[in-house]
Amino acid sequence: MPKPILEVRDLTVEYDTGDRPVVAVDAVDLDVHAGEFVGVVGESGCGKSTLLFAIAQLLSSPAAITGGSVRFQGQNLVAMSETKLAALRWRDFSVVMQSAMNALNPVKSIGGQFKDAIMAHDEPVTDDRPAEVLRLVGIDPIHLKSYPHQLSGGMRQRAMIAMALLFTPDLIIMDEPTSALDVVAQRSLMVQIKDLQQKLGFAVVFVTHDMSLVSHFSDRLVVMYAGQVVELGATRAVFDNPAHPYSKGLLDAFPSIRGPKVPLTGIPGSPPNLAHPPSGCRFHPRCPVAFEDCPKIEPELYQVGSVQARCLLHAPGQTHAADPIREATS
Ligand SMILES: Nc1ncnc2c1ncn2[C@@H]1O[C@H](COP(=O)(O)OP(=O)(O)OP(=O)(O)O)[C@@H](O)[C@H]1O
Repeated sequence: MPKPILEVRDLTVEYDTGDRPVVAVDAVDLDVHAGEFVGVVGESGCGKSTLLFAIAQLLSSPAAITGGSVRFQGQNLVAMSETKLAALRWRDFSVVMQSAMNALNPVKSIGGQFKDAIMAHDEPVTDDRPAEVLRLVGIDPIHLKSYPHQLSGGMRQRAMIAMALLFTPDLIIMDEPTSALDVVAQRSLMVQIKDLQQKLGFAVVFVTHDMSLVSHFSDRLVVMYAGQVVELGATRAVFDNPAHPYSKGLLDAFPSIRGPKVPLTGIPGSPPNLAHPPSGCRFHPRCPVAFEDCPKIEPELYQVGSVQARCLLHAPGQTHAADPIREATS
């Protein structure tokens, strides 16, 4: 298998709150290969956005990377100067955030903003590239003259994606790019992102808390809970047979569009305060299949078939029921 284009190792991010630090990302490892679509899921407050900002080196105080590395195409972004990072951003990797309204400059036309991004790089692009990328995302190039407020929410998100494509980067990092849109616009934008990804071959790291979105669009899934990766594997494998009780809970909290009608159960309680995470397995206070070791022993990521899961039920030598996750929660 070729080397990943993105290798995140032991990445740790803390928010300095003046009291105990909030460890929002705790020793995360993640590989992303060329052309892959990786979905990052988890409830609000599990560290998904912080992880993305840390990968893109866009964290600001009080958050800081306190350990680990982010190697992109072999270079460690964590140790890189702001000048070098600015040269890589947009050209080699770009970032699309939740709300284009906040990311776009309200007093500059879309074309003006594209021009600024082009001017900031040495990379030559053709004069008609701004029009070309707008067409790619289904917007008439006439809107290069438009200001952000003149576009609908969906068009603004598309314009942001067009900007992210100006230099055809190898990686696009997306933090809930469709969350501000209605369901229909959300779906059509996702289809468009997937089409573009397949056509142009860039990799995507995509954060969402919508399991149904990732089920249709991502190749691989990262499930985060309380700052840690708790399950990692091919999307299909995780959906068909979740190895972590948290993943199972997330899946049970979302309606299946095509599957049989089953009552939605959800997960009682909420994620912990990351200044004081629970001992042992962080999910144990909410876990329907917790047993006596769970508050005492911190699980590692164990190999479970083709996926990895941070659950003691899968620790080598564990003698609990063969498939307790399925039995106890279904
Ligand atoms: N400025 C801050 N100071 C202290 N803690 C913070 C700050 N910002 C975020 N946190 C904490 O960091 C943790 C991770 O937050 P983050 O926004 O990355 O989660 P998330 O999974 O992306 O949530 P959402 O889906 O709501 O965006 C949370 O526990 C949050 O309380």
